[in-house]
Parts: sequence; C-alpha cells; structure tokens
Amino acid sequence: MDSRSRAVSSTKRWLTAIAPVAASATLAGPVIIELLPNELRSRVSSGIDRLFFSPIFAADHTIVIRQTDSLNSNLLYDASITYLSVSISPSMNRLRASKHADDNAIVLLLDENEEHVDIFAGAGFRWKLFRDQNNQSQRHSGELRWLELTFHRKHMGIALESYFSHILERSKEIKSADRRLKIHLNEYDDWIASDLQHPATFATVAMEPELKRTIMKDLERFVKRKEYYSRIGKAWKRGYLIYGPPGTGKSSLIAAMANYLKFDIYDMELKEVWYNSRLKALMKSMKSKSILVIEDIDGAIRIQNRGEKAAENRASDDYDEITLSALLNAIDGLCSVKGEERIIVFTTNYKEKLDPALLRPGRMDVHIYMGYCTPSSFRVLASNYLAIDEHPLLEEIEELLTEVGATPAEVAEELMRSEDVDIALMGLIQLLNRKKKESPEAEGCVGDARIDDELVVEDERQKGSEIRLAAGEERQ
Ligand SMILES: Nc1ncnc2c1ncn2[C@@H]1O[C@H](COP(=O)(O)OP(=O)(O)OP(=O)(O)O)[C@@H](O)[C@H]1O
Repeated sequence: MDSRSRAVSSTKRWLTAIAPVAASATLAGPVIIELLPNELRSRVSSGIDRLFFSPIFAADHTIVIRQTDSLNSNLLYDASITYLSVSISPSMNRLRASKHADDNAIVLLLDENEEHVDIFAGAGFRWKLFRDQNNQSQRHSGELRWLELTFHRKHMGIALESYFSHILERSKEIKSADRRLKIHLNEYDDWIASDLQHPATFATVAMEPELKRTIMKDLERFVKRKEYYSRIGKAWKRGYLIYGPPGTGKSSLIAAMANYLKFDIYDMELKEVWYNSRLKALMKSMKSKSILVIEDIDGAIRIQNRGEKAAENRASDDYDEITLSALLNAIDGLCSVKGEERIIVFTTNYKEKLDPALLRPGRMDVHIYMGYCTPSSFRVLASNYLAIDEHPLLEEIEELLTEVGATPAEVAEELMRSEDVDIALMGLIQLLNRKKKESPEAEGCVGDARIDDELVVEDERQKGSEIRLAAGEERQ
C-alpha cells in the first residue's frame, strides 16, 4: 500500500474508532473530506469555512462558553468538549490525540487556538478553544479555558433552541457509552484525573456479608432519593466515616463503593490546599455522581505550619487557614448545589481523635469500623486469592484468627506469596503462629467490620421518619 492509501485508511480507522457519531454530528463535511486525498482535504475544509462564514463576518455572533462560571463548573463547556471529541474532523491541520491504555480507539481533540466547523441543521458553527496561560490571578477561579462558538446571526434560533440541546444530549450518550470511572487528585488548584484502576468490588472486599448488604442497600437507597431529599428540604448528601487500623480495607471499601455506584472518586489531599477560597473552588468544580474522599482526616487538618502562610493574607476569610469548621462549611457549600447527589467519605485510623462536630449524624451519617480478619472475612480472601472454598487447612487458620489479630492486608500478602495453595496456606499458618507467640495475650477478631450500633439506631430512626413522610414509598 502506498503512503497516501495508508494515510486514507488510517484516517478511516480513526473515524470508525471515534464512533458513528462523527457522521451524525458533522454531517456532510467530514464525510466528504474523509474520502479525499490528504492534500485536498484542507482545501475543502477551508471551503466549507468560507461557505458558512467568509461573506458574512459582520453578521457573526459569538457565544463564549467558559470552563467555569462563578466558580461552578459549566456543564455546557464539559458537554461541548465531549461533543467535539467525536465531531472534529481528522482533516484539521492540527489536532490533539490521546489514547488510554485500556482503550482501542485514539481520541482526537480540538487543540488550543484551532478551529473546527460543525454543520448542524444546515447552519455552520465554528468552534475555537482558548486557554489563558498568563493570567495567574485567575488561577484559582478556574477560568483558564473557554470555547468560542461563532455562527451567522440568522442561526441564533437554531443555536439556542436546538444546537445546544443536541450537544447536551449527544454528550450524555457519548459519556454513557464510554463511561470509565475516574479518580481525581488535587494538584495546586486543579483536579487531575486518571482512570480508576482499583479492582475492588463488594464481592472482593473481606467483611461480614451482612454488613456489606447493609452498606450496599444504604447506597442504593441514597441515590434513588432525589425527590425525597428535595421534599424534606435537605441537601442530597450522605457522609460515611470509615475507620480502623491500617490495612483493614478502608480504601478498598471506597473503591468498591465507587465501582458499585459507577461514581468517580475525588481524593482530596488537604495538605495541598492552603486557603479556604481554593478549597471552595475545588469542591465547586467537582462533578455530580462522585465521591469526595478525605483520607486520614484526623491528621489532615491543621497538620502543617499553615499559620504563617495564612497570616500573610489575613485580608479576607477566603485566605484563612483551613480548619475543621472551614472544611465543614466548604462541604455544606458543595452540598447546597441543588439536585446533585454527594457522597463524602472520611477515613481515619483514630476515630477517638476526631472532633465530635464531625461525627454527628448529618455530617457523617454512617460510621463503619474495619477491623482484623475474622474467619468469615478470611473465606472471602481465600476465595479471591486462591480460588478455594474448601481446604483441610482452613479450619486451623480460622481457629488461629480467633486468637490473634491479623489485618486483611497481612493475610492477603501471605496468600499471594505462592500460587501453590498448600504453600500459601502453610505460610499464613506460620505467620499467625508467630504473631501468637509474640503477643500471646492479644485478642483476635476484635473487630472485623461493623457499622456502629449507635449509628444504626440513628439510621433506623431516620427510616422511621422517612416512612411517615413518604407515604406509599416502599421501605427497602
Ligand atoms: N477488607 C479487605 N478486603 C480485601 N482486601 C483487603 C482488605 N483489607 C486490606 N486488603 C488488601 O490489603 C491492601 C491494603 O488495603 P487498603 O489500602 O484498602 O487498607 P486501608 O485500611 O485503607 O489502609 P490504610 O489505613 O493504610 O490506608 C489492599 O490492596 C487489599 O489488597
């Protein structure tokens, strides 16, 4: 195959990979262009541009779509970026391309200062992406990128009445067809997203089956209750405190929750956030259907020498150091966004160190203790790591686990040491016997996982009131 044919065929592969959407969204333009040799494409492309824009510059309208508006993330901007990712034509002179490890398709993206013309309902719409790299003063207001959409003024009706809704609709379809969960980590004033690769599910987390069911039901009930929260005038949010010794599966449980609900995780490192204004901006830029996670909350607040930094900027509250009340206010602000469900998870190894203000229901509604491995949680690990349900050594291990405390992480590590089941189980028996010798008085099984009784009662009380308030609603 000569180089021209290879170029055309690789363009076609991309078009196939980036979906049938391209055809529906951009109609005639790119479809014709796709069939033309490379050097002709840019001429045709600029011809389309002239057809729709050149004679009528004076009559053009431009709509600016910012990434954030008043610190809130702009859904229209996000939708437009998603829409453009499948509607831009590979014939453009300059494109951004990216590919995810677990994805076959190469995704083409509009690059900064590049233009793309989209044809919709016979009207031409010209898109251009901008980024302000110099304006540092706006860094934490997040207004760094924006799109400009230009079209003839006679098409204003089409733009407002049907083009925008078409974009919103298409972006929803594209996202649900290509839903990869993300984990967002805060870096400076922004969230940096990458794919959530954590494989934990409720099936693989070692904890009491009854507790798993309770948590899953609680999550399901929460996400279905938009109407309910709005009727009782409460923010649609649920707070979970997950606590227990290191290596007992707190992070694994969070990943299982995200994978179960298909929610993104926003893992906030409070040490990286210096001022309230930035904390608020970060929280406001979180998308719905997400879980905000703050790990090791006991150490996360006032852990650093923030006082000095903050003192330099005492001019306004926004520059105050981040205290517990500032964090709670920011969370309340986050949750005041109407109609968006919010799940907040704090983890700690030391629940007793936490301020009671954080623990009360309404803040942290459900408290989950993750503890040492018990016989039943060990069965889950044995099944996950060794694919066994029965084995002559299991009984001895279960007996030992009632006498010594071993975290699921310790047990998992032993089980991974060998693919030979006998060797792996013998290794675990040796570990447990060593632990028994080292601290003969240690109590085993002080824990496994549980939801605090107090909170279950609180939750039951809430259920009672729900039934009274929501007549006819089925109790789960
Ligand atoms: N309950 C559990 N179920 C399944 N695997 C577990 C569990 N607890 C720990 N593990 C295993 O041990 C590793 C560490 O667990 P994880 O990070 O979830 O613990 P953690 O309680 O969040 O620890 P830390 O407090 O140190 O952050 C995980 O990768 C997982 O393989």
